[in-house]
Amino acid sequence: MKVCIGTNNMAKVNAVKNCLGNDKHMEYAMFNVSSGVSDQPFSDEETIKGAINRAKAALLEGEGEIGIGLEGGVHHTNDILFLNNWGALVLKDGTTFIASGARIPLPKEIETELVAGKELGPVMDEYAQKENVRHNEGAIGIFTSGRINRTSMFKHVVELLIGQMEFHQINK
Ligand SMILES: O=P(O)(O)OP(=O)(O)OP(=O)(O)OC[C@H]1O[C@@H](n2cnc3c(O)ncnc32)[C@H](O)[C@@H]1O
Ligand SMILES: [Mg+2]
Repeated sequence: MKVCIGTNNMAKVNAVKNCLGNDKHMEYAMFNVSSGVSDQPFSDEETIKGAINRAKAALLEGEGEIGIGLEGGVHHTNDILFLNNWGALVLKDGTTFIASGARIPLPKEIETELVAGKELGPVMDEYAQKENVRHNEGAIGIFTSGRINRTSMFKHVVELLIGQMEFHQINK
């Protein structure tokens, strides 16, 4: 089965591979496709759209059986800025599944930077005094002391996507 992934971000790619495994029937192809939304999505709606756009574009480019898009964003609820993450899985016939990841509040100092127009990736590097947080543990890893990292969080999202696809295939 050829799985087309709409990113080269290793935290995301590893999440897909950790979920689906590496046996000889699995083939992965990565495509640096556009999300079609802003670099820093600021709502669930925009983040979902980014995930779906990535999945569709990757499937189109890779001509596989499954397209997967994973997108990170933030949104305000109850005056708190939450980290949100969404995934989309698209089949060749256009059937689309979506699922979200765990969400946690971001500190006010991070919120201030994002509201001023900065992207979370560089803001997290500055905050943690590290390089490439977004390709590694992610903001969720930093703010949960490493208990959940960006890969394990997105792996859960991919499990939710694959599980919905399996349910659909069994019940259609
Ligand atoms: O190469 P792509 O797939 O685009 O990966 P990305 O790290 O840019 O991830 P997204 O576009 O999905 O995320 C949107 C923005 O939020 C940042 N971001 C999202 N989640 C993050 C996290 O857990 N840690 C650090 N930055 C994060 C990211 O760097 C972008 O600036
Ligand atoms: Mg990005």
